[in-house]
Amino acid sequence: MPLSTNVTRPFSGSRLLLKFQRLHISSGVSSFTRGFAFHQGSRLPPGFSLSSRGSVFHRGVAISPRSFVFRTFSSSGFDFRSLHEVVSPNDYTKYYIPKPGEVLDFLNRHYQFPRKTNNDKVLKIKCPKCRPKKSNFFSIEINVNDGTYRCNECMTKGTWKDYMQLITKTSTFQVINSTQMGIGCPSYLSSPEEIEQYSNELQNYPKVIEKFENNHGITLTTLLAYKVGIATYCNIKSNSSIEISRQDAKELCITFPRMAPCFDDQDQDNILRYKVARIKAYSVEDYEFITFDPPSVHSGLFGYHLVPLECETIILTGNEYDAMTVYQETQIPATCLPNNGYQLPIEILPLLERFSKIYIWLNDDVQGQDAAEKFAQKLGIDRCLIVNTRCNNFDGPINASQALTMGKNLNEILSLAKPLQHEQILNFDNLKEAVYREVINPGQVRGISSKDLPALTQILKGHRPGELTIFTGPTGSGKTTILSQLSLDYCKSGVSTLWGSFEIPNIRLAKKMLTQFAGEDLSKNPGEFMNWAQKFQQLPMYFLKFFGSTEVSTVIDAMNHAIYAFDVQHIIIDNLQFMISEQGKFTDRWELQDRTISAFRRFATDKNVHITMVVHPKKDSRELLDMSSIFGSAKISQEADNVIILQKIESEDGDERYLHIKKNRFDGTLGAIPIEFIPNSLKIRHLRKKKFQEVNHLFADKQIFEKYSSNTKNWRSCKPFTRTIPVS
Ligand SMILES: Nc1ncnc2c1ncn2[C@@H]1O[C@H](COP(=O)(O)OP(=O)(O)OP(=O)(O)O)[C@@H](O)[C@H]1O
Repeated sequence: MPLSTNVTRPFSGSRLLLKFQRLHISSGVSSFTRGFAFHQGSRLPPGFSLSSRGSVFHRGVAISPRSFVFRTFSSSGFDFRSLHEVVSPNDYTKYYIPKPGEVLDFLNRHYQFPRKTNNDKVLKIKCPKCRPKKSNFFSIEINVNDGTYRCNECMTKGTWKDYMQLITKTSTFQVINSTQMGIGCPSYLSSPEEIEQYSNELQNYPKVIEKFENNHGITLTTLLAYKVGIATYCNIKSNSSIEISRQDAKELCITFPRMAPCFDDQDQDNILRYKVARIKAYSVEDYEFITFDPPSVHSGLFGYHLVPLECETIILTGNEYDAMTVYQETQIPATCLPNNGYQLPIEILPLLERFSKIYIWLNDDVQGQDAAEKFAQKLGIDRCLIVNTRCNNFDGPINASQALTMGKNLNEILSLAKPLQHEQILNFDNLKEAVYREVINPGQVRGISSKDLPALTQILKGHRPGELTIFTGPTGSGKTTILSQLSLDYCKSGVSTLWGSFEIPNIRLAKKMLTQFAGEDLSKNPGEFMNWAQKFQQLPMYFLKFFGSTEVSTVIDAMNHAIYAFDVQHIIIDNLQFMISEQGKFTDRWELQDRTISAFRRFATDKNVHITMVVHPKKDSRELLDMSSIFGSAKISQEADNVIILQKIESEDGDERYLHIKKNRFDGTLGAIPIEFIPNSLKIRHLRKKKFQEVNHLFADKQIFEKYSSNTKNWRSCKPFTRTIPVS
């Protein structure tokens, strides 16, 4: 059958001639062997779908029923991405349903003020395509619940994500990671041939196999099915001694391959095969030490090769151990999150598109269940079921691995999985489990601790989602430096972070962060650069491409996208004044600032992310800053959950700085932390005892650290001066 057509790229507005060709892979070089031409007007073959960027999928996998792998090319040339990259990062799952209120909020923010219709669920809006011709014509009907739309004039129609992209033109390209900035290594650390051999090595390490059996109940058969292997990786410990040559700091690792579908043209049977797309390696000695190969490409899923093509159900667990346990016990294909931590990158979503039922089986604690709800939203709540391992038995197992070692029946636990509630109104019965989880996990409710500045955790009790922190201080006092360090600190604990640096270019910020990450000035030791860059690029750290004055709505769209695409939990805006400069010429500057703060405040609450916003003080003076020095009206201090001021005390012998926590809505504890700067690593730390004694008179004059100074015997265990005020 001649297959040739002129296929319209959905909603791009341009027509793209696509020719689907069979991919030929020989000696690592792609070439096309046989071509099909599609004639205008004909359709894609049954079962095929076309992604918004032109990739062809069959039931979510880039194949045809005859196991052909297709590629697209346009007049701009061939697209020779390797198979696992065929997945477009712009692809949203077709199952996605917006959250209640999301549609209306978006329309208002983009000045698409809708008109009511007789049907409560349907609103009328202007069509962006027809509008230039008929300026007042409300020709689009949009469903406020699921966001699907249709224009009665130009017949454009699509999903909610299509409409959003039509209006904002927001894309992944506004958010980049360190690899896209040229930091680190974009390709494999080991050769693909070496990687394929890792699984054969496992049987030479009976002690490792024994540990899996004895500690986790995972059998050799399961390990072999998942192609778990053994390999040596260099320098995966973050504290590997710098004196040892990097090549010598080898670590024996257990490898967990992420598999992606592929087609080998040499193979006459035309059978779909799977290849290792990425390796996750844990040190045999210490599971805390982990590396990925390649470091930053997110592709493939653990155990994906075990899913039969016709299978419509999959279990998504938090880690490899849980996935293997669940598969072993239930015989249902099980995979795990691709990264280290609660992230489900959009590159992975198309691999999950073919499933009509997805069990999400993460840890049954506050963070795990929050993540499960977030992923269900991302994957489409109608096809997801969330597993609660404890099954209301509150001293029950927290995850699948523990359930097996406690002798529980995993099939039974799975059968009690529940869908996520659609409704906004919940009764106490719905909330009971969540409340109990919070009661028995107080540490997780408090938030993530700072490892670099424990005193900050002592006062603020941790870094929590849903809060707005205002950070201020005199010009050039080190605000960006501290936030870079703190964000890195939380990011290392798995907090996916988005930086909006409107004042300094991303590359300079990333350089500062890399120096802090390495803990040394890499320009004095350039040989170390690549090692640190490779580790750095494995962190979930993203950057907004915007610089200087940027419309708040555009920033919010990009933040929304980053939350969907990269599961961002912490957003840093540096700084408010630069972001809104040159805007609102005819409106009051303070009013614009207030409106912006309100928008970010609402965003933090709605999306359950922590936003840290740098705000310049009203004027630079040598006096210590206070809440009233921040700027504008009292709005900012009302809206913020935390206010931190970087204070600078100038003296003839130099200056001293301390972090002043002026507001803490969580439990009201306020306090001050004297800090010192280490120029070599560009990091700050608590002021050391000896130094504190030397400069104590400066603080004593200001009556900041009375309690602190009276107890300097044992500096490390000494508490910073804090006081608690009642929370309003
Ligand atoms: N605590 C500190 N002591 C001395 N120097 C510091 C300290 N913190 C940062 N620096 C240095 O001061 C310079 C300015 O730092 P940074 O850009 O972080 O300040 P900032 O407050 O964000 O500046 P701006 O007000 O322009 O936004 C940098 O060169 C940095 O290395």
